[in-house]
Amino acid sequence: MLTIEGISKSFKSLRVLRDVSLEVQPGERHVIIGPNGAGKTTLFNCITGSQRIDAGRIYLGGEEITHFPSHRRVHLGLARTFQKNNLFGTLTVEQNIHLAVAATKPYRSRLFKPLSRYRDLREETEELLRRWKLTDRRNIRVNNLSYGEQRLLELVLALASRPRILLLDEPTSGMSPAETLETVALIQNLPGTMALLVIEHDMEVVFSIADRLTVLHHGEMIASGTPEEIRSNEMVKRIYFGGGAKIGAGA
Ligand SMILES: Nc1ncnc2c1ncn2[C@@H]1O[C@H](COP(=O)(O)OP(=O)(O)OP(=O)(O)O)[C@@H](O)[C@H]1O
Repeated sequence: MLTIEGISKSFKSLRVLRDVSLEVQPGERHVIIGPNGAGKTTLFNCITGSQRIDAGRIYLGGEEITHFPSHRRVHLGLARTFQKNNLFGTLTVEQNIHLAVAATKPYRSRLFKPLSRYRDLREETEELLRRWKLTDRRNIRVNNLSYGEQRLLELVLALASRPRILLLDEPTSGMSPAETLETVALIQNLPGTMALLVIEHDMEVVFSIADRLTVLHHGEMIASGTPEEIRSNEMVKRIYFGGGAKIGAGA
């Protein structure tokens, strides 16, 4: 679904990514872990096209997208969420979803016709509201939602484009334990055909969702494998978890 071959990225003299390669299979749940500043968000920015890479190649579903602008990558099935919310706070839940659905349609630029007049937009908005149990929250202004609800809504908006691969940047950061559980359940309930690439710090969450893990350290990929392989990887334990640390729930 996604192949990254030897990508590097620097900000002036600061080398943030060095020769990073990874593959995400269709439907795979792939989690990236690594200390603060390891380059995880920069890697996401390079994959989505919001930052240019200095070297390497990126393929989406077998097609090379290295130099594609972000919107072309979205149309090929790539979607993402951010560490910080990207919502319209003064609009309602329903209006935010409506706009996200409209953004995926070719007729979105015909501004003289109200969006509410497009039946397919209304139906897809209803489906998302129903599917993600937001029907009774539809008329609430986003600014009045709790932080956790806002983050969940952002995840729902990312689903509006029906992505084949979804990138989630720290989906549970700042959430209460209950909101974290809800988010993990939502992630686990995403369609099995949708691949996920997730940046996450909470090890309970990591090991609840990951089929595969990649560890970044100072911009380099130091390990990639199944959760079991990463748990028992001596270099990961030494570099990332500080020696004899146990990795993840039940390790
Ligand atoms: N636009 C930028 N200009 C200059 N330096 C940047 C820029 N974006 C990121 N960096 C630097 O690149 C390094 C990696 O940052 P990045 O946000 O990718 O790390 P991260 O692994 O996502 O960290 P965290 O877990 O704290 O979110 C950091 O040293 C950061 O300060």
